[in-house]
Amino acid sequence: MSQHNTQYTFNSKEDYNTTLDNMSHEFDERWNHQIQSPYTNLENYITRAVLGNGSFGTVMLVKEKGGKNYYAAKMMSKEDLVRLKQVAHVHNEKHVLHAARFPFLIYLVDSTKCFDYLYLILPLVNGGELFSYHRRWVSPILKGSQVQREACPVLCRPGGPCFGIYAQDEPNVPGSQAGEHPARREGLYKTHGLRFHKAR
Ligand SMILES: Nc1ncnc2c1ncn2[C@@H]1O[C@H](COP(=O)(O)OP(=O)(O)OP(=O)(O)O)[C@@H](O)[C@H]1O
Repeated sequence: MSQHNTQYTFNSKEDYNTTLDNMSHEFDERWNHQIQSPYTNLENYITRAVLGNGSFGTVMLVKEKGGKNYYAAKMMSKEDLVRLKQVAHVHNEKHVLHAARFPFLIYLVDSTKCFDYLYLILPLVNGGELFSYHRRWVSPILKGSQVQREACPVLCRPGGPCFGIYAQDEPNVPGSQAGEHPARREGLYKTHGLRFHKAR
């Protein structure tokens, strides 16, 4: 199991730059010391339920055998990854998750494999999906609101910061006649009914 008990906290008595420098240094160390996943399958865990399905496999709720902790085990079929040419993509995913440690960011707790599957063991996030939350609660509230009317032109201005800020739907974006709105000129993605400002 990888080292996963490092918990970072920001406290007002410490200089943030020092904290960030330490985090960056430790990130680099982990990045340069990748660990090969052992062929232990999920033998150290008890599978309890299915949490969801991703593009390459199932994510399961697992409990560690030697303790009381629950995790999400992302199981990916090696055959599918090769067939869909996603080997490098998953390698990068594992690489980044292994190196990352930051409040609110998930990281790699452990990784294992068997003949057919790769398993990434991740912290369990049981608050639901951000996308569903956004669609159900945030979008209807912001639709046509003052926040949207005023924030969109500012944040989506040409050459302005690209925060991946979304605009609800084009007719509700102020000044959105064809070709007029800066957000439109910079390119909007339509994803699942939402439009995302295209990051550059
Ligand atoms: N750490 C987690 N804690 C709780 N549930 C999770 C966790 N990770 C994934 N899930 C659940 O499993 C589902 C599939 O996740 P997964 O990351 O495989 O999907 P994905 O976004 O399609 O990614 P990929 O394209 O890499 O397969 C998610 O939609 C979510 O419901």
